[in-house]
Formats: sequence, structure tokens, C-alpha cells
Amino acid sequence: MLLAIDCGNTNTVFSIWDGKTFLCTLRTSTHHARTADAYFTWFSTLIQHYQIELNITDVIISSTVPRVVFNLRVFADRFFGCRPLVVGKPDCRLPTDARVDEGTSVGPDRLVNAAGAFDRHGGDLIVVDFGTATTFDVVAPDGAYIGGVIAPGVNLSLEALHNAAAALPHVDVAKPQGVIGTNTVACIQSGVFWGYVGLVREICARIKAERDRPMKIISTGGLAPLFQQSGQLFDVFEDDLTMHGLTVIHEFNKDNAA
Ligand SMILES: Nc1ncnc2c1ncn2[C@@H]1O[C@H](COP(=O)(O)OP(=O)(O)OP(=O)(O)O)[C@@H](O)[C@H]1O
Ligand SMILES: CC(C)(CO)[C@@H](O)C(=O)NCCC(=O)O
Ligand SMILES: [K+]
Repeated sequence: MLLAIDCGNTNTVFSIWDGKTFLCTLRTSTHHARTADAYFTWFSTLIQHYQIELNITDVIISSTVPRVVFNLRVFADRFFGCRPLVVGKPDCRLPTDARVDEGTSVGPDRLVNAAGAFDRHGGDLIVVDFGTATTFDVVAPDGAYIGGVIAPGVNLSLEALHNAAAALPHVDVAKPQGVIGTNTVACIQSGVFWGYVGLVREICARIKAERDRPMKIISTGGLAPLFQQSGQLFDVFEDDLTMHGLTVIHEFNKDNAA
């Protein structure tokens, strides 16, 4: 049984993979100061609720927050007796290359998304992930990650507006009725919602033009379905893409073990 951990800047997600399906997915906010014991208290309480008979033998971690990795390593070692694979570390091999500028460290979540998407769809992909940042990851025909785009995340933009402007309230992202807002909330929702629809359309069109070939657009992340409501922005939505990528990378390392 594999425990896959996807640690983003906002949320950390744990999924248990039995080799065929994800038995459960648990979500908590990311805190660098959370100890291994605190992870276990939270984790074991929820596992009891799901009534899963645990037999975790392997752990794989992708973390965009370097500081949390230490406590997650201790968690894996202390409670499951295993040394986790950590994406981005030299002992974790990737099934495909990353062809980027020398010295660049690509976010592990982007490499994982690329691996997961290539496994399901083959090459020539744009993966759009609506997390803390909105990222676009470009996958070549051979599955290599060849770069992409980083834009501010949707919730981050809303928060920045609220924090910077005294008269603007905190607003949740939603699809507005029209474009012309007749109250403050509707105006902000319109700016952010239609602004992101335009951002996604423009960036994908430019990536396709720059690559000069047909590409499939895969979306993931909690907010992707909301944006899908506004016409055909994406070809496919996959809420488990990062988790799937982690299982693919884990399998690859197992198969290629010495
Ligand atoms: N399973 C879920 N239940 C409730 N809300 C969700 C769920 N998944 C996503 N969301 C909502 O969508 C937003 C985006 O989620 P996602 O997991 O893609 O990124 P994030 O956790 O915000 O960012 P990061 O992965 O960078 O930490 C969340 O902040 C949350 O508001
Ligand atoms: C862009 C984020 C924050 C998205 O989670 C993450 O992938 C990251 O910290 N990346 C490092 C820089 C890069 O990917 O080029
Ligand atoms: K994410």
C-alpha cells in the first residue's frame, strides 16, 4: 500500500493507493511547523473514520515547500518504517526528462503533473493546475517537461485585492451572471472569473502557436471545474492528476530499482 503526499503551498493532500484505486484522500492546510506526531494524530483519526485496514509499505512525497519535507520524512520513518521517495531528490528518478535552463529547479508538483498526464494521454500536452499559483506545464511528444507558465492563483488574486484595497471585501470566486457587475462583489467576481478565462485561453493559444502543433489541454486542481463552465477551455479535467503522477513515479522507481 502506497501513501502519496502532495504538499502544496496552501494545502497538503494524502492519498492511499492500494495498487488499483485510491482508498481515501485526506486534505489539511500546509504548515511547515507541523511535527511528525501531529501528522500522525490527524491521519490516524481520519483513517479510523474511513475504516481502512492500513498496511502502508511505501511513501512518496512531492513538496513545493522544502521546509515540510523533514517532518514528513520523520512521519514516514516513525509510523510506517519506510524511507520515502521525495520527488526532486537525486534518488527519485523520473520516467521522463525535464528540458529546462541549467540550474532551474522545476516545482516537483509540475514534474509530477507532467508524468501523470503523459502516462494517461501520451505527449503534446498542456497541463493547467489551479493551485496556489495557476501553472501551465508543457509536455513534449516524448513526455519531457519542456517548461511552461506561472500565473498568480485565483484565490491569491482575490486575497491580494482585498488586502490592498480598504473598501474591497473578501470574495469567493464564482461564475458571475454577466460581465457588468452592479455591486462590488459582482464586479470583483467578474474581474477575476472572466480575467482567468481570458488568461487561460490566451496562454494556451500562444503555447499551441509557439509549439506549432495540436495539443491536448488537461486541467486539474479544485477550481478547474468552475472555469470549465465557461465553454471549452480544456479537453479533459482530472481531479486526481497529481496523485496519479505520484503513483506513476513510484512505480517507475520500483521497476528500476537496483
Ligand atoms: N476536495 C476539495 N474540497 C473542497 N475544496 C476544494 C477541494 N479541492 C479543491 N478545493 C478548492 O479549490 C482550491 C484549489 O485547490 P487545489 O488543491 O487545487 O489547490 P490549493 O490547495 O489551493 O493549492 P496548492 O496545491 O498550491 O496548495 C482550494 O483552495 C479549495 O478552495
Ligand atoms: C509554481 C509553484 C508554486 C506551483 O505550485 C511550484 O511549482 C513551485 O514552487 N515551482 C518552482 C519554480 C518552477 O516551477 O519553475
Ligand atoms: K495542487
